Amino acid sequence: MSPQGLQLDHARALLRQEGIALPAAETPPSLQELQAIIDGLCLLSERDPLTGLPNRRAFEARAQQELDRACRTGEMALLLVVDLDHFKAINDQQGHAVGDAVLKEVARTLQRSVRPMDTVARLGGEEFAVLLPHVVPARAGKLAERVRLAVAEARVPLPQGGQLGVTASLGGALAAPWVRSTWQHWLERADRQLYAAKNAGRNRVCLEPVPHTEVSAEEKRWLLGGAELGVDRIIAGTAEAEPDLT
Ligand SMILES: Nc1nc2c(ncn2[C@@H]2O[C@H](COP(=O)(O)OP(=O)(O)OP(=O)(O)O)[C@@H](O)[C@H]2O)c(=O)[nH]1
Repeated sequence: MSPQGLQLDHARALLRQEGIALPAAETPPSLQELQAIIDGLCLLSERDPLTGLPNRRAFEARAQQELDRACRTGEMALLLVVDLDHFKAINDQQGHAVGDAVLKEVARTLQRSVRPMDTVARLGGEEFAVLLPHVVPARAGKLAERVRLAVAEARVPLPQGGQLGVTASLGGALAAPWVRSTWQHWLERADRQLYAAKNAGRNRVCLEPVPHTEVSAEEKRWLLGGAELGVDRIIAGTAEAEPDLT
């Protein structure tokens, strides 16, 4: 069999193992099957294998989208970085399998504690990110606190009986409206708050103060790329009270 044929078999086996359905294999492969294999591999490249959450690569793309939206629409978005406390001790005392079970339970808990429109991702190790679009700044603290509490209340059954709990420290930063920025900078800002939360004793939330942005109507038009249809409506809309989606 050619090297390409071997690669194809490898891809088929990998996707089946991950529960991704494929059309029947044919020789040579049909276009439909090749498309399904490409789609499946793209999906896997953005997924964390342990928790099933979007991985860091997927997070980076989502975070940049949210930043661009905040810049274009003036709508704020919140980024929370969630890092488990003393996770090494769980691995050391309970074993790696229990550590993995904790990571899976935290992933489920984070997803349950936010809205369906929000994105929960695993950045790596025991660090997660939560991206919350359309957040009213006054509510950011309450939202982050809800996430922290949900993690602190989660329990993982132990093989020898009993249950294990875990806490997390959270750092957060809002995407400033009408400001062009990068996901790297946003993550750095949230990370700085995470370190502050760790240094302050863990199991707590630290949020960056709300960015204050003065942008003239002319600058907003420029950011929106000129006199687009509906620009005045969008700008006028931001002056009104935002709906409570939390
Ligand atoms: N079980 C398991 N452990 C992991 C995984 N990825 C990373 N780890 C472990 O996570 C631990 C992280 O340890 P540290 O970076 O010292 O962080 P910590 O113990 O949580 O300490 P603080 O963050 O300072 O509270 C290390 O022991 C890693 O081996 C994983 O996928 N599964």
